[in-house]
Amino acid sequence: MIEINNVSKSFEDKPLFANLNLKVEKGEFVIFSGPSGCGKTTLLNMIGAIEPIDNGEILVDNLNIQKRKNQLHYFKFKLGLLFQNFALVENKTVKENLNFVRKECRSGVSIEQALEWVGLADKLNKKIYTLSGGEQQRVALSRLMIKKCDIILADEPTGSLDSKNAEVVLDIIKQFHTQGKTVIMVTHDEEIKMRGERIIHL
Ligand SMILES: Nc1ncnc2c1ncn2[C@@H]1O[C@H](COP(=O)(O)OP(=O)(O)OP(=O)(O)O)[C@@H](O)[C@H]1O
Repeated sequence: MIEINNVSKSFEDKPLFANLNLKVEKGEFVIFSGPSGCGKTTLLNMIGAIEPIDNGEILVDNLNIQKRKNQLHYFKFKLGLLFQNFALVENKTVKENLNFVRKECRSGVSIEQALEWVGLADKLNKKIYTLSGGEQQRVALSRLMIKKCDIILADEPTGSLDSKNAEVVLDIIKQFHTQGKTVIMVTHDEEIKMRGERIIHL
């Protein structure tokens, strides 16, 4: 379970969140929604321990993830991140990108199995820049199959994709949820919002 307890956050003295309280149960599929600038990405990044908080605490399975001593375990074994820009190394191959997942962080799913699952088995030795946007996001998803993680934080993962590719990506995210992973997704898209189990308006 993810618990956000009395969290406050400001940028340059401008308050963004004041005493925010929120719970996300294990295995939930939650959407963060709200107008541009309301703090969706910031909140996602605070849950990902990428963005520091000013006050309060964020607990994941009762561990305070703002504490440095808890972060290594969190990053290695619990957290999976998915971004709009895919976060892959463009001039490396698919295989090389997936090999970056460190041995001790691996779930037991092989690179080949993960690529098969996202329908990209034939792209193993292709450089990332030769793939379409939809294919690149599927590589990023296959990386989350290979890496141990039970929480997926996805920031506009279909934001740069056409509707056909977006559909394929959303279907894979849905499968992660079906497998029991907790998914939190930021989206502006009214139709995509309905894919989640719960919409949290910020
Ligand atoms: N590193 C930063 N330094 C200063 N201000 C920041 C920083 N990061 C975010 N902000 C500000 O915090 C506010 C919330 O930003 P955030 O990106 O979280 O919003 P958002 O709801 O995800 O927006 P969008 O829907 O447009 O992506 C914005 O006003 C933004 O300018």
